[in-house]
Amino acid sequence: FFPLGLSGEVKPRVLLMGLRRSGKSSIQKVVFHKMSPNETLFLESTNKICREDVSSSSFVSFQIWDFPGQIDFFDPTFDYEMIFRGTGALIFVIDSQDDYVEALSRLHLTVTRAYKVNPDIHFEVFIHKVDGLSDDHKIEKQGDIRRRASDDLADARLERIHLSFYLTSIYDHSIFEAFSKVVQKLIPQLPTLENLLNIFISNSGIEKAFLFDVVSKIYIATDSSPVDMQTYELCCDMIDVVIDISCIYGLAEEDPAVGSPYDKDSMAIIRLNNTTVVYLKEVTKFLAMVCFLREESFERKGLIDYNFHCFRKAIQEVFDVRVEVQKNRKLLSQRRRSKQATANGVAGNPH
Ligand SMILES: Nc1nc2c(ncn2[C@@H]2O[C@H](COP(=O)(O)OP(=O)(O)OP(=O)(O)O)[C@@H](O)[C@H]2O)c(=O)[nH]1
Repeated sequence: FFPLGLSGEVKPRVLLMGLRRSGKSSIQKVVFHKMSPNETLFLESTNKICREDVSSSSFVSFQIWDFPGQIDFFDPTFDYEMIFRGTGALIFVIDSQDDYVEALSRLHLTVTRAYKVNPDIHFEVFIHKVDGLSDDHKIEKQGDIRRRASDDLADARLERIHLSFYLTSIYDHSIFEAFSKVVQKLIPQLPTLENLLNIFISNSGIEKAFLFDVVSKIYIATDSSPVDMQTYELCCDMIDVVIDISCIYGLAEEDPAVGSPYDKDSMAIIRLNNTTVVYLKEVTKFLAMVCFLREESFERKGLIDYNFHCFRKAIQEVFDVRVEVQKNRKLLSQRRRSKQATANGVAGNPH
């Protein structure tokens, strides 16, 4: 269900929908444009659909469509069928600081219409702006929204539609974590990546490992042990430190515009005061591995580095297969197009 781009590349489409001022544009700016959350206060209302390609890494590659809140996208002149047909994930943003009755009915309408067109869409509900709420209040709101949304679906006999819920805010890491989970569902190689990470950590005495897209700080895969928010935040902070230090001290003196602050030599080791070591290493131009391990396991750094070398090679192979598949798809569609053109030519010819 992924549309092919002009280059023949597979680009899943991610739609950002929700009522006006729910925070859609802010989410996109903070996650993909490094805008600081405070600056979003001055964002203008979106008046038309904004399409943007996010292809910062070899694995994270999709098109994000930001919808203006006030648009009536069930207007007959608006081709929603075409839009939903090529959609991988639909993120519906609900402002948790506002009354959400209207948002819920809009969510129901959107989800049911979209499901009819394309039952393969992943429906993701961001209960957003939770920064103003206490922990108890957050859980309570999430429970209430989840209950009402499922009741609405049950009333319409559409229980089979699965909605995933996330508590998000642009003022902390929750929005990055939620986006990571959404994006992961769109990566067909995810089970392979997880498997490789599992093998890597179990053979290296590592407790937890993440594969990060460095630019967006979305983690595209992790091993199968559970993720806690603090660990994820530490990884994000570490990436920031590495990139900042490299920007200041790591660029070529003669011409800092040449080269990137992140390259194949990028790596960092941070020793925390609780006998944990955090180790970051470059995997590809866009990806980094960040892992957590005990100080005593880090004594076998040689072994870890060797295993990492094998891991990196395996990732490269996964990537090569993907490139090969895309090349074949491109060839196939070119062939189909030229066949069609020939057929049309024959049809138009009276001989
Ligand atoms: N407290 C808080 N405010 C937020 C958060 N995210 C966005 N906002 C604020 O919400 C307001 C609306 O954000 P926008 O991103 O413009 O909302 P939108 O959904 O794109 O709005 P339209 O373009 O009108 O559809 C802005 O003032 C943001 O600063 C959040 O996580 N917490």
